[in-house]
Amino acid sequence: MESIVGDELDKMSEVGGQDERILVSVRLRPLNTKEISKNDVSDWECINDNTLIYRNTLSERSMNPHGYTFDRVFGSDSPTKTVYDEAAKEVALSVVSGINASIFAYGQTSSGKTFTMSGITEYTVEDIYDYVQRHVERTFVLKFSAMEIYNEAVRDLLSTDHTPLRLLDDPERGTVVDRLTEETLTDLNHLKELLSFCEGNTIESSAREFMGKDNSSTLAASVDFVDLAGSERASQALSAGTRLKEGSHINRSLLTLGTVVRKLSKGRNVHVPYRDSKLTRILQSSLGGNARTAIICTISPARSHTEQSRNTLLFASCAKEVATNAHVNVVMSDKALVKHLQRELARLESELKGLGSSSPTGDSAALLREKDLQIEKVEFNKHPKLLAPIALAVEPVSDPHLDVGFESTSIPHSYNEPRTENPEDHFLIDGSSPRFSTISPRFVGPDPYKGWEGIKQGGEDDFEELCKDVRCIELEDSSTNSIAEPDAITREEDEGMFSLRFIEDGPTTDQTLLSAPRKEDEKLTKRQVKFTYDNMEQKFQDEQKTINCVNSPLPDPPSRWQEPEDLSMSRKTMLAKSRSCRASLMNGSFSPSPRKAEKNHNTPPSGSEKDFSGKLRDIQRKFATSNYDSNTSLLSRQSSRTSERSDLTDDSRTHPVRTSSQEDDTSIQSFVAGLKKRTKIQYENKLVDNQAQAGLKTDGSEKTVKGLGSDPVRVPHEMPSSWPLEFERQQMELIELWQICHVSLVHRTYFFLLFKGDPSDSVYMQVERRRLSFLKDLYSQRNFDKIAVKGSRDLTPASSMRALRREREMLCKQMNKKLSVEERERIFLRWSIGLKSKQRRVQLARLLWTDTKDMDHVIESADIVAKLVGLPEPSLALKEMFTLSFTPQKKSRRSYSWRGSSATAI
Ligand SMILES: Nc1ncnc2c1ncn2[C@@H]1O[C@H](COP(=O)(O)OP(=O)(O)OP(=O)(O)O)[C@@H](O)[C@H]1O
Repeated sequence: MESIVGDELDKMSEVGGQDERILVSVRLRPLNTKEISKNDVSDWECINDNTLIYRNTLSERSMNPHGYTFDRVFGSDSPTKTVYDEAAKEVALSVVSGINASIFAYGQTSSGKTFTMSGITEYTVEDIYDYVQRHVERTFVLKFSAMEIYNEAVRDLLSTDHTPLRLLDDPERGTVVDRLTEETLTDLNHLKELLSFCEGNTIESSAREFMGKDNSSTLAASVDFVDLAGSERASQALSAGTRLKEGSHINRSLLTLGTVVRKLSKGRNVHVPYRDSKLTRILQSSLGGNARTAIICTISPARSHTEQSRNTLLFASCAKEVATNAHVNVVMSDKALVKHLQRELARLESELKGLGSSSPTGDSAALLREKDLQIEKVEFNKHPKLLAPIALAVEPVSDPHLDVGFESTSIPHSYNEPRTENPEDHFLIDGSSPRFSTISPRFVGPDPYKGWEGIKQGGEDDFEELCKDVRCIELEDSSTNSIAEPDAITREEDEGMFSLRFIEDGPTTDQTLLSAPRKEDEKLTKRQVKFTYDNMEQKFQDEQKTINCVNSPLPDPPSRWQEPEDLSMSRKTMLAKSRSCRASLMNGSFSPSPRKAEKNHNTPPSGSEKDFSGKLRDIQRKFATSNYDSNTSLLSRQSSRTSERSDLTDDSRTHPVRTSSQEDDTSIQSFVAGLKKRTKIQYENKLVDNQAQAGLKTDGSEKTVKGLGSDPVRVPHEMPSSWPLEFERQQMELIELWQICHVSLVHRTYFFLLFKGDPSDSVYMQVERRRLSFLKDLYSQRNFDKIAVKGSRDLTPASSMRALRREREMLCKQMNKKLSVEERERIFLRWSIGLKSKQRRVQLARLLWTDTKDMDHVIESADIVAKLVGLPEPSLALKEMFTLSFTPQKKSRRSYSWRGSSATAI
């Protein structure tokens, strides 16, 4: 196969950061034997490279168009290579420059989607392979996956327990999905062969990432190949029972796909119901998000398929109008920062644990003093790692084309809105099915992330890794002056996005962090503890300052059609930071209208956050054994893009860089603030605990203390293979804990709406779970009130319940203000509150968030609470949500937020 030549790819890398349309092509296949045997005739003809006409106009009395123009049309004699070269290559290979790419085929059954996509996938990988070979100084690790969506369930086609679905028993062609699986496997095996240079390459389920690394920067992007399948056979075959259900799912997915494309084609200021089907959730980024997208619509030329073909062409016409906003993913160290903070939290908690398990005198004092010294030595504010984003934001890079990175993502919150029937929706009714497969290469590698406990237990290794990261940042920081030759590589996966990072080898310098505690026997005094805490606080403040620095020096966003020469600058400023669900929650896409929406288990699976570091040889050695959590990463980039997309629907689109950055920084700030708050409170609690309980330790209290340490935040590395399921489980656990701990409804609502299944959510969720578990244990202590009184803290089960009651009263009052009479009545009816019954609002307020087992109830509760309290301006909301900001808070400002919850929950 002919490979891409010379610097063609390099040229291609000079794209991105632009607003562009989906590249839409149409491919006509030849009449097949069946059609010929039935004397079917070909009615479609490509009259030039862009126009397809329907020749048999006489037979149609309708107003159907005679000709269709697309970016490219291919006649039945066009080989797949030509289709690839002219309709997919440029988009697909954007990935080498860190731009996400999606290629997907759309068309009726047997129109040639798989035929086309197989070839395109192969050509793409060959070209990438060629590129990799020409850049031997870089390291690439790729992975493949194949999946399908059927009946709104995402299935890993390659998992060992995969049982091929018997979907469409077709005597002529066999079972469609079986055939697909077989073909997909063949493709994957071939691709794997092509990529055998990559030691340890394994086929893993659900991986969709491709990434690479060059000397000066980190590249992270993915390319997706999506093979949708036609569904008209399904709709014919499925008529009753299970089959009918399958049919309705199919229709739902394809109808939603049609609706999404139609709405996107009409502009960005409309609600796009991505969440109405898994298919559209998964394709969300491909349809108008942070990806360059090419759609190849395949049609049969046969007269007997005219209607299907027209449906396909109508879809293609709409898709043509859809704009995407792919951009180079600039290296972001936010995730590293979060990771670091996470570790820091672990360390602090570990200290707390130490405090809790030791007597309040002697050892504790020594430990505290020792920790103080450690903190002083670490000088957090000068931690070079934390400066990384700044360096990347302001320093030119040696190779702008490869100055790319990953994004922090979240699945956006988006409410389903009742779909209004639109005739145009029906153009998809027989066009495609939700069956869906992807074949995507991505990078794999070992995951040395030690996990929460690992931080404590495997301190040396972990610390070495931290130091490597630090040196790595230093290297990046100094990249403009000299390009150090890396000899090791570290890798991070950010919610399914990966980055490779070269790091220097060498001795660590911050060994003081792990130096043995100095043993001193002093009495623990409040002053000492305060001193210790103040140090910690200072440390957090320093972190906050660093983050603020990241915020500040952003130049104006680049123009959409920036010249390649300017891209280095644009990339520097294109901080493709987290456009999380927070954004969509806080911006216009949030609509707290009641919904009986898809439950959260429909949240697409997302990648897990991983951290990879170590030398290349180590990585390679580990490949064979690395048990990578692939399911979790499948949709991560999709969710990433989902977030991107949601942002694009608001005004931020005109200033995407700045807004994105700000949002992410806000989230990081919030996270830092949250950590600070939690740490402080836990620290204080422990102090109180220690002082009040000296001599009162019971089994229960010991258990509480132990629980802190033995219930570690589960790092993504340890996430189960199916993150969506795990997310759902954790979510239910949190909901339960909220109820047990009498947590503020507003807090529950915010949390519930903000964290929708993105891999990065796991961090927050785990912290939340720990917090609540701690609280639950605390509450369950028999002598709790005594302790609380001694500690002068307004934190008892009773006080939490009181606060919750007050909050319900507040919500009750809000109902008249925030809900119209009609809305109220509608809600009352839905909540089985008689319209003639007394104290309807009180009844409703009392019911909110009470049924922790019923997700519909939870969703509606969240909707109602969100509507009742209104949503403050995003940054404020977030800061308040996590209570702390280092900037003074306006006392006068009324807030129904975390602050309320902190009074009740911690
Ligand atoms: N452009 C083409 N030239 C020659 N043969 C083709 C072409 N396109 C498709 N075919 C043949 O048509 C048949 C159906 O193609 P294919 O399986 O790719 O369709 P499909 O759209 O993927 O169908 P399904 O939706 O059922 O998966 C295959 O035998 C394939 O080899």
